[in-house]
Amino acid sequence: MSGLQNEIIRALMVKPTIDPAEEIRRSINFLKEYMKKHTFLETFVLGLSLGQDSTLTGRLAQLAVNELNEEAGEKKYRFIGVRLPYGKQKDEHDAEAVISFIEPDEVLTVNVKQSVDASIQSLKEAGIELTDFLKGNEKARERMKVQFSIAGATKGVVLGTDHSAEAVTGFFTKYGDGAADLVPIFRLNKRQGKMLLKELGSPEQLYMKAPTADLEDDRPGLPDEVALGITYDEIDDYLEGKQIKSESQKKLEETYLKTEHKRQGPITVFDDWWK
Ligand SMILES: NC(=O)c1ccc[n+]([C@@H]2O[C@H](COP(=O)([O-])OP(=O)(O)OC[C@H]3O[C@@H](n4cnc5c(N)ncnc54)[C@H](O)[C@@H]3O)[C@@H](O)[C@H]2O)c1
Ligand SMILES: Nc1ncnc2c1ncn2[C@@H]1O[C@H](COP(=O)(O)O)[C@@H](O)[C@H]1O
Ligand SMILES: O=P(O)(O)OP(=O)(O)O
Ligand SMILES: [Mg+2]
Repeated sequence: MSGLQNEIIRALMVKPTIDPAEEIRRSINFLKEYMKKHTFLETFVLGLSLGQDSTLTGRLAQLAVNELNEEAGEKKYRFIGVRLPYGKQKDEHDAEAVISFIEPDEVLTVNVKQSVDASIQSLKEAGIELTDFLKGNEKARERMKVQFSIAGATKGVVLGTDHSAEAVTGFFTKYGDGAADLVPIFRLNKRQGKMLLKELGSPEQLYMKAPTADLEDDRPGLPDEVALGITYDEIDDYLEGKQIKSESQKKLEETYLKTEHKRQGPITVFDDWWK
């Protein structure tokens, strides 16, 4: 294993093998402990895209809330799942299965189309034309803004779904889906996330679903693997310390180094990681 591979695995905290039940317990305990330590908090807020990661994070959050309420002997805590379509979502047909699996205390729907389109128009009037790709980032940031507003209004915290197979390529919108208060599945790669979903009794259709950021109007449901030019199997193998094809390793490591700014906080005069 190269020095950089070792460094990446350590930075992203990936274990080569996991016990899914143990990792489920670890995430749930983390969520519970955080709420118990910050007694004014009452809700977990999470965007439900109908993809693998938010389905897993949502179920973990709901299980944590169920245990917290049981232990408190009152219904103090709630999990709020937020549907945030831009118009009509391509995979809307999966909504029922996702909601039945998570069993969220509450589901809110905020269509982000009007706000995103208004923002695009205001930028246009100021002389800034966004490409379809950049508009995608606008959608992700609008979704995050809505989640923080709901958290603010409900004494909540926003959950993020960043995990190590996504963090390694910086495949998230900076201060969009990359922004969150708690990130309970960070340390897992993509196949480990699937293992947790399976252990939790998720229908197969939900954990076998092709990962997509689904941000572009022109290419709805574009698989992440097509956008990235590398498969999650390869990313997962790499993060488990295995040897992958040399061209994939090169691409992955170049992308990792190029996106370091997305895994760091805002850069100050005291930072030197970028030098
Ligand atoms: N269909 C899709 O799959 C789809 C569509 C849109 C975006 N995405 C994904 O979402 C992610 C977001 O895209 P992105 O990374 O282009 O946009 P981003 O907004 O997340 O990050 C770019 C911004 O980061 C800052 N930045 C860039 N380089 C920097 C550096 N060296 N140091 C400090 N700050 C720097 C700048 O503000 C820049 O505008 C990507 O991974 C992209 O693939 C996917
Ligand atoms: N359409 C969506 N509705 C609600 N929440 C969404 C939507 N799209 C994305 N999200 C949230 O962002 C993260 C990251 O999504 P990626 O597919 O990994 O880009 C997702 O887990 C949701 O919480
Ligand atoms: O973040 P999600 O839930 O949209 O999962 P995926 O990345 O698999 O689309
Ligand atoms: Mg997705």
